[in-house]
Amino acid sequence: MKKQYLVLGFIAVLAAVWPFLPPFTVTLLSYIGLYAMVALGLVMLTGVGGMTSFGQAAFVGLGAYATAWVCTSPAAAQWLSFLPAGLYPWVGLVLGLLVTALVAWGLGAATLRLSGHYLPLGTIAWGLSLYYIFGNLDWLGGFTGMSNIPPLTVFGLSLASPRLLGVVIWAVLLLAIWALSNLLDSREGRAIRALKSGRLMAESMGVDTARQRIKVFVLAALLAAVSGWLYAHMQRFVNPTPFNLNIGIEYLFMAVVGGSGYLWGAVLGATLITLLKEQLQDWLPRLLGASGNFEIVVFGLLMLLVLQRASNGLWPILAGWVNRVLKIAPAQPTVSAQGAATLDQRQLPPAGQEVLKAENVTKRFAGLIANNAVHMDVRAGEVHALIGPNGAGKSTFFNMISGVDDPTEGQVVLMGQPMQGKPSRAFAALGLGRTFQHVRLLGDRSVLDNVALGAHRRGHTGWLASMLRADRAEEAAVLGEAMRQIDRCGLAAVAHTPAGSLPLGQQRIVEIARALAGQPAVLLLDEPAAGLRHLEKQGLARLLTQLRAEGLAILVVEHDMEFVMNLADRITVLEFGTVIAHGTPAQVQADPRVIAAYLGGDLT
Ligand SMILES: Nc1ncnc2c1ncn2[C@@H]1O[C@H](COP(=O)(O)OP(=O)(O)OP(=O)(O)O)[C@@H](O)[C@H]1O
Repeated sequence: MKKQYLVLGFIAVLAAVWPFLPPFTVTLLSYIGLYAMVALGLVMLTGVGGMTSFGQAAFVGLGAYATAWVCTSPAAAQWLSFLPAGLYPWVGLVLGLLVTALVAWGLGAATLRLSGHYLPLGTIAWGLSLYYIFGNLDWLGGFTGMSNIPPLTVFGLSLASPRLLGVVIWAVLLLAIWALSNLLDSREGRAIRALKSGRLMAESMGVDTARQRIKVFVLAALLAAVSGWLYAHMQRFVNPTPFNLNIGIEYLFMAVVGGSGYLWGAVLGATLITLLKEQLQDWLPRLLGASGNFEIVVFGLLMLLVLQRASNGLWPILAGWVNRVLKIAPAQPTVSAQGAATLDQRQLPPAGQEVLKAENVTKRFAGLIANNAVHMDVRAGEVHALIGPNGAGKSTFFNMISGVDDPTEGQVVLMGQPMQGKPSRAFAALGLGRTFQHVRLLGDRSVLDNVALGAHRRGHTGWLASMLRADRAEEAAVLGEAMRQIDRCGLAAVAHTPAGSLPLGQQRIVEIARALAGQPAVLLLDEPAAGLRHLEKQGLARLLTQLRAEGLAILVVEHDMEFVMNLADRITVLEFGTVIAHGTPAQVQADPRVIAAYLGGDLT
């Protein structure tokens, strides 16, 4: 059985029972739908994109207040007098979305730069501020709120009946889930997922992480605003209470309890928390003999329990159980290696041409000189190795030539262009592919998905087209290209395996395949042989020899001397940040300074 049938079955059952549900259940389900919409945004933001927000309730408030103001204020009625009153809620929606997008963009630009605890703290600050703004503005009704909000009308049909409005709420929610699941299943979706593993890796794959983060943030805020808009027309009344920080925290509970990495986790979490809250509000005062918000205490304990026992939320547990019972096999994309030609192609420079050059590169950390006037170049069709004892400055140099850091003096030139001040993604765009000393893969995603991220820059389809599934031809080409590189690196047997479950040595090869999917002109490999067994090292050496023959420029930072001496055409040796030798393996091995630097270590 396929997963899609299960979703269609769920929709069919919901539609079939909807007309017969008691009014109270309809209202409850409508609330669940509204909350799930906000939690859906949090899944994208927190679970997928790795950014925590406590302030989503404030965006719900923006959506609700915008339409409340348009529909009830005399000033708005005067400006909109040329429109039939039935259209006011739609003007309210447009205004709500615009204001939310603007506010979210501004707040995002200010707070998304913050790392660690500062981002959640920033979201608390804006959650509080927007709540007090709603409550303190007289023209928004202050803390008393605004009433007499009209019901929605669609083509003259009034949605005053909660049963009809509930249909709209669930239709919007299901549509949002469909669009977001399409987005996540695309090139842009991979870029969003990559945000979670930190900026360094994603930028090196050509992803503009600042832009992606802000887009996800605005998207989550817009989902909250739509929920607020529907909420206002359902309640027909708004005041600041449902948009305060407590509710913002509840939305986060929903996403985390349901499963913050899963779109359907938002629906599950919203359902569980809403039902639980309803029951607890009934039972706890009776049990404790006093009234109060005791359910918050229970939620707190529940959150601790979920984080302890099911840190990915309840959705994966439920889905795993359903998959087992109904024998649903995990979906695997069908991939053909055709179509890769439709992606951007790079003309490799002729053999011998200088591709990457460091000129007089010096890097100082306070008093310490990590790199001292380093000169080196890498040419098309050669393997150049950079070696040196621990602490010699290899990683620092690697960071400089890959755009992670800027030299204090000197410059890096890539494909003839000076790169001072440019981010890693600019290096990727010019043809630099790289791997990492500490492997940086998305462990729970398949090898195929990880390698496909490497081809990110070679496609162009944006968010909207991806949401509408208009990206299928390009996506097939990206996956085809990823599969080609996987094959080439000898990883075909594990293409659909989660990358994190592979041995470290194989994960290093996945990183090489990912770099190759970007069709680089120069490949920087940071200790590629570390953790590889003897046969795997031989396989890697064969692959690099083949890539060299194809005209790639390869720079290897490596501690394994046997591997380096057998493979490299030229070797540069660093000690205390300074180049102490340069030449062929034979020349370097015979150099007394190199032998001294390695304190008699075996260089053969
Ligand atoms: N961000 C930093 N701030 C201060 N000092 C640093 C920083 N990064 C590196 N260093 C120092 O610069 C020197 C070179 O370090 P680097 O990591 O580049 O050496 P390496 O050759 O890569 O070592 P290894 O082979 O152990 O990885 C070391 O003394 C290190 O402590």
